Amino acid sequence: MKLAFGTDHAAAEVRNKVKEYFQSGGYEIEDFGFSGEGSCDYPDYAVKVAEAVVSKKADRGILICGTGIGMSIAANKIKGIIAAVCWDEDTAKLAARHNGANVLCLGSRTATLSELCQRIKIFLGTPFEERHLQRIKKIKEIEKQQCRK
Ligand SMILES: O=C(CO)[C@H](O)[C@H](O)[C@H](O)COP(=O)(O)O
Repeated sequence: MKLAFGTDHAAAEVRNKVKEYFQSGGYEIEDFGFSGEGSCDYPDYAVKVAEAVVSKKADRGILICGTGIGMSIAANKIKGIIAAVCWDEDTAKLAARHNGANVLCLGSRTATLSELCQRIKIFLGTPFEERHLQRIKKIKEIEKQQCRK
C-alpha cells in the first residue's frame, strides 16, 4: 500500500519515526512533509497529500500537525478527499469503516508517538463497510453541487 505523508513543524519530532515505523512494516511512503527549520503553514502540506490521493499516486494520506484539525480542514477542500481527525483508536477505526476516509489527520501535540502509530495502523487495516455507501454518496453529491457554484 502506498501512503502520502505530510507534516508541519508541529510534527517535526515524530515525522521520521512515524515514517520509519511504517516503511519497516512494508508500506511505500511518499513524504511531502516540512523538513525546514522554524515553522510553516500546514495547508501547503495538506494539499500535496490530498492531491497525491485523488490522483491515485497514493492509496491513503496521513497528515500530522499540532492537533490534526487544520490539516483536515485544508485537505477536505480538495475534491475527492474525505479527511478525518481521529483522537483515539475507535475514531481511527470508524473513520475508515463508516466514513470511508481516505486521509487520516492526527495531532502530534495531543498524542504520543506510539498512539499516533497505533491509530494509523488501525486506520489502514480497517475496511470500509458497504452499508455506509449511501451516506458517502450523499456527501459526494454535496461536493458536486458546491463545485458548480
Ligand atoms: O495544529 C495545527 C493546525 O491545526 C498546526 O500544527 C499549528 O501548529 C497550530 O496552528 C499552532 O501553530 P504554532 O505556530 O505552532 O503555534
